[in-house]
Amino acid sequence: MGILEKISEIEKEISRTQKNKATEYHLGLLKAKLAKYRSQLLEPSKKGEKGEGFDVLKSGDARVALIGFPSVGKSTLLSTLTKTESEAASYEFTTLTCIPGVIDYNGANIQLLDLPGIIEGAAQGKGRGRQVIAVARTADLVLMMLDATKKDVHKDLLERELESVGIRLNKQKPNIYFKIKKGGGISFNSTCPLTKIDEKLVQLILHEYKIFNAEVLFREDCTADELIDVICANRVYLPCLYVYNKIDQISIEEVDRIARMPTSVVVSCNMKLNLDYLLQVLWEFLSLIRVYTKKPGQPPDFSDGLILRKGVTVEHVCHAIHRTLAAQFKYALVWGTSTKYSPQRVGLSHIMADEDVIQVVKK
Ligand SMILES: Nc1nc2c(ncn2[C@@H]2O[C@H](COP(=O)(O)OP(=O)(O)OP(=O)(O)O)[C@@H](O)[C@H]2O)c(=O)[nH]1
Ligand SMILES: [K+]
Ligand SMILES: [Mg+2]
Repeated sequence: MGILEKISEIEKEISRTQKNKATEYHLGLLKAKLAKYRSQLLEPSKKGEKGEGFDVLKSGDARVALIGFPSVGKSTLLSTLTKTESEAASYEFTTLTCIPGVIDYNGANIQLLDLPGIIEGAAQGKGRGRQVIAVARTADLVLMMLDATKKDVHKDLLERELESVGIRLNKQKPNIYFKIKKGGGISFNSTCPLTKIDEKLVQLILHEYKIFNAEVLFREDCTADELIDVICANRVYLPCLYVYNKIDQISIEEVDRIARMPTSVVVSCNMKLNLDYLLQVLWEFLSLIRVYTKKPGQPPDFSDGLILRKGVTVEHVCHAIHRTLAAQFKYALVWGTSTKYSPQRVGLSHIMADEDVIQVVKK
């Protein structure tokens, strides 16, 4: 039996057991066992039980991971925004596994993952940090939840934990072309003036990684750290939205101050404050768009839009409608903000915008 099973067995037994003088010792013992198993689960992970409770299948149009310190209100948010109930309580580490829920917004299914709280040292395996971070890497967005009543340093601590395991938040992938070669030494070029690094440092860094033959082209003024990220090639770049919860506990001036910070949203899960706005910003941050299809002589089908990413072309839309459609494509008519005229005749490379309507004409 795994630890999680043991925990749920004991929890069940506790809830079955009547509380009275006769069961006092029995209950006490059960609680002690429960605490023991819980702390075992939160110890740095041993092999074998690594992913227990974290292997949740990816589903829907996008995946959002809830990251935050214990008891900031992650589970409360999941239970509020989705049909899934995730236990919330005032003690830390109430949540021990990954609990998936689905947000239904603008016709899209957004998978929201409730996770155990993470603490300083999470990346080294404190708490269930490693497992949580492994899930965060698979997400399309990190929703970092913070307690508005606590100090702001929490945000930096969490960011550092994620940074230390190669997760880059709200950063673009450095624009450096890098290719390891079989021979020919190191060819170094740049398309812009470099102020933070020079050829010698690039050589030194590459040699440190035992790379002696490579092509390196800086297309922007990057730092040494950014070059290292590119060499390591295992970094993930994720958008991150900072959500400050429990604003029902702070002054209006403080709410105002936090709400003005970039990429931040203030909410109260308990009082259901500002959650609509949170979903609106989440949608924006996920870069999701809806495209509606239309058959000739019929109105557009607004009931069933296609959920796609910003930047998709008509060709992507064709693939989303049917596997073979792009091959039979003659032209498309598009109504909406991506075109100058409505409708406008466009080709496969035309880029779609949110709420565009498309009619594909086959050969
Ligand atoms: N005042 C206030 N309390 C809240 C709010 N949201 C959640 N809480 C409380 O904060 C406590 C922790 O909530 P949880 O949802 O269990 O927090 P969590 O982040 O999931 O905690 P762990 O799973 O232990 O990491 C509970 O007592 C909640 O009732 C809020 O908007 N305002
Ligand atoms: K909690
Ligand atoms: Mg929780």
